Amino acid sequence: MKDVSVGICGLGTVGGGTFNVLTRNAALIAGRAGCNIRITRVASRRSRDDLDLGSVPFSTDIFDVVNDPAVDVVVELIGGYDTAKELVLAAIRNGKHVVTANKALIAVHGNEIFEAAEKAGVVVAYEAGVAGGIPVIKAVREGLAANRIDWIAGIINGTGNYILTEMRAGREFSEVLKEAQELGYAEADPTFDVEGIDAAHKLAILASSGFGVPLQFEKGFTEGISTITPYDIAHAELLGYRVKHLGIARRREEGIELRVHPTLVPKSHLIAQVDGVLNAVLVDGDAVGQTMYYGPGAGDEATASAVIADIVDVARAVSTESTLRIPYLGFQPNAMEDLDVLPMEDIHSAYYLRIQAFDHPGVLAKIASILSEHGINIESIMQKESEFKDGRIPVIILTHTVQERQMNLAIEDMEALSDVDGKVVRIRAENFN
Ligand SMILES: NC(=O)C1=CN([C@@H]2O[C@H](COP(=O)(O)OP(=O)(O)OC[C@H]3O[C@@H](n4cnc5c(N)ncnc54)[C@H](O)[C@@H]3O)[C@@H](O)[C@H]2O)C=CC1
Ligand SMILES: N[C@@H](CC=O)C(=O)O
Ligand code: NA
Repeated sequence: MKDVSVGICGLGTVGGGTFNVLTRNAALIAGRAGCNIRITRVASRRSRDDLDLGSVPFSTDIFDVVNDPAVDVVVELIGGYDTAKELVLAAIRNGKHVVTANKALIAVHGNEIFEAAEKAGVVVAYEAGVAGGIPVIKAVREGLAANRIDWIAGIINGTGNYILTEMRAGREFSEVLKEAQELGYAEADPTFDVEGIDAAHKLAILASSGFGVPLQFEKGFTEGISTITPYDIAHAELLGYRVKHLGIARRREEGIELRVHPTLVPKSHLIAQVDGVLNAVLVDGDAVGQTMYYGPGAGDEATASAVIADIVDVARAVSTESTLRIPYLGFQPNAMEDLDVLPMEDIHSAYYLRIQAFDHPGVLAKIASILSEHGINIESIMQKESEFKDGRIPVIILTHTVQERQMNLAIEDMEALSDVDGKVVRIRAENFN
């Protein structure tokens, strides 16, 4: 097999990690790939003093990589939507294979990119884009190929999980976010991490490769962790639950659920034990049952591990007829289904509710009666001593599973009570049974 020549675009956290691991483990990787994988070009806005590029040509123009006839594989590690799309489409037009860690690009422009790649007969691989170093795309597209996948749920943003973990230990949100940025975990715009956009990108990709539906990122529901308070984290713990930021995709007859939001999970569940920058993805297949994939969701060399695994796959695939390669989203184009994303009101979930009630006689009865009118059963209820001097008392309720539509109506009715102050805090809860 002939050597494969790689051009890296973007020499930041992941680009630097990829350069270092490919250089350090070159012989071992060649042994696996069946050929040498050589970095023959690098481009980024700035070079890095801490990387020894040796004789590899460096330029500040990433399009130099795409236009270099000697480059077989363009590794896109610049991030973002627009320039990255232009770069990847130009690479495809020039007949180059593409490896990317950019989930934003795939979630938003993936349908168009895969169509162009299919016409050109090139591979576009994106393992590093979903749950960083965890080979979860490989698991879903290949390892679980026998299964009808019914749902996928996971902690798929390392920064958010790092923040929630440290908040549980009493640290401040903003201080921990700064630390995650310094460690290279956060996106260029960290609101993508804390508001759930990054997780929603990854979830859209997981859902499409698990269910065989086109990418539909823009139709998903996204709620971040910026409104989660230490108070709710502590009270969820008292109820036996942990607050995790989950992406949940479920396949139903009438469509798919696609939602990212903070979620209470039982403390005894494996996923509740996943802390710090670690990610975990649970996949439910009809034949295998539940499997879970766990590991680092971000970081330089952890992410490089997935980038390089994709380069090795490309090296192996170049000698394979393009129609015999693993399809971009795991299903052959004619086997894809056009299932739509369902509105949030149609999902079913249990709920943690925190209601700031005034300490009036009968207030608990009124709240219980509203829940009952909407067919909502209470699993447990806690009425806390007030920390406020004005007579408000927090009422904390965990409900059984109910349709979100009913819960919205019940919350509306509770907020309309003169005995209830402000907005009801609601966090969804899952047991994964
Ligand atoms: N940091 C992490 O742990 C992970 C990051 N990713 C993804 O990998 C990609 C890269 O992320 P990081 O390495 O963290 O970002 P980064 O900001 O550390 O690195 C990006 C590099 O690309 C360069 N760059 C950006 N636009 C450019 C342009 N137009 N021309 C020339 N150079 C340009 C920047 O100067 C920078 O050196 C992103 O898509 C990110 O979402 C995926 C998994 C994990
Ligand atoms: N910002 C992302 C990086 C990996 O995808 C995260 O924190 O998970
Ligand atoms: Na991955």
